[in-house]
Amino acid sequence: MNVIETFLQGVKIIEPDVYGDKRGWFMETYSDKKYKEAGIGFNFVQDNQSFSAIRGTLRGVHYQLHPKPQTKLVRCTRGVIFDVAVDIRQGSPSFGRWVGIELSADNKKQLLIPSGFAHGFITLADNTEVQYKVDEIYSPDLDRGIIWNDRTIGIDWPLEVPPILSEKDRKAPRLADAENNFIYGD
Ligand SMILES: Cc1cn([C@H]2C[C@H](O)[C@@H](COP(=O)(O)OP(=O)(O)O[C@H]3O[C@@H](C)C(=O)[C@@H](O)[C@H]3O)O2)c(=O)[nH]c1=O
Repeated sequence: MNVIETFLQGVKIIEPDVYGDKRGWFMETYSDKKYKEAGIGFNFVQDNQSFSAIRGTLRGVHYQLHPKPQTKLVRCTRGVIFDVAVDIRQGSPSFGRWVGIELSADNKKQLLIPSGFAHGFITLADNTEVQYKVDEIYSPDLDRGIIWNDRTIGIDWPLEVPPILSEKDRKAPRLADAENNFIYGD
């Protein structure tokens, strides 16, 4: 497997080894041993899956507060997404900066998003499925979001028309107003 660092500390792109043969292909989508050897040492405790029917559905930009922050290992198993991580660690030299990468069923890439980063994606095809592992269980009381089009972050979403959003995401605050207990260096 190939692990590619991004300019955001700890945000990594993972390219698993894919073994093709006349039947099709095989890959390990996660291996505790191999990922830990590659420096991805998290104790994942929950697997999530979401399905979005319409291209242009945007979920995000989400995070879970301390004391239950989540590291996420994201992949797309049907269709294609533009997946984004935003540094929200207060005092970080890259606070408010973002990285985005296309994840698709075809390219089989994964994005590792550590705690202290908010996460969101937009679907670039109808009927898109996303699966991700998290290292802390869901805590609705600590679930938070930032508005997708916050100008201070300036995510360059590949959008043709306004995105399809949940009610919750439509009403999300800007980064400057969002509750945030992540401190750089913690
Ligand atoms: C995230 C989550 C939601 N739910 C429930 C709550 C709600 O009734 C329903 C839909 O939840 P949401 O609207 O928050 O789903 P969604 O907008 O897909 O939220 C997800 O977005 C991506 C970008 C992430 O990074 C995830 O961590 C998560 O925040 O599922 C769980 O039971 N467990 C979970 O872990």
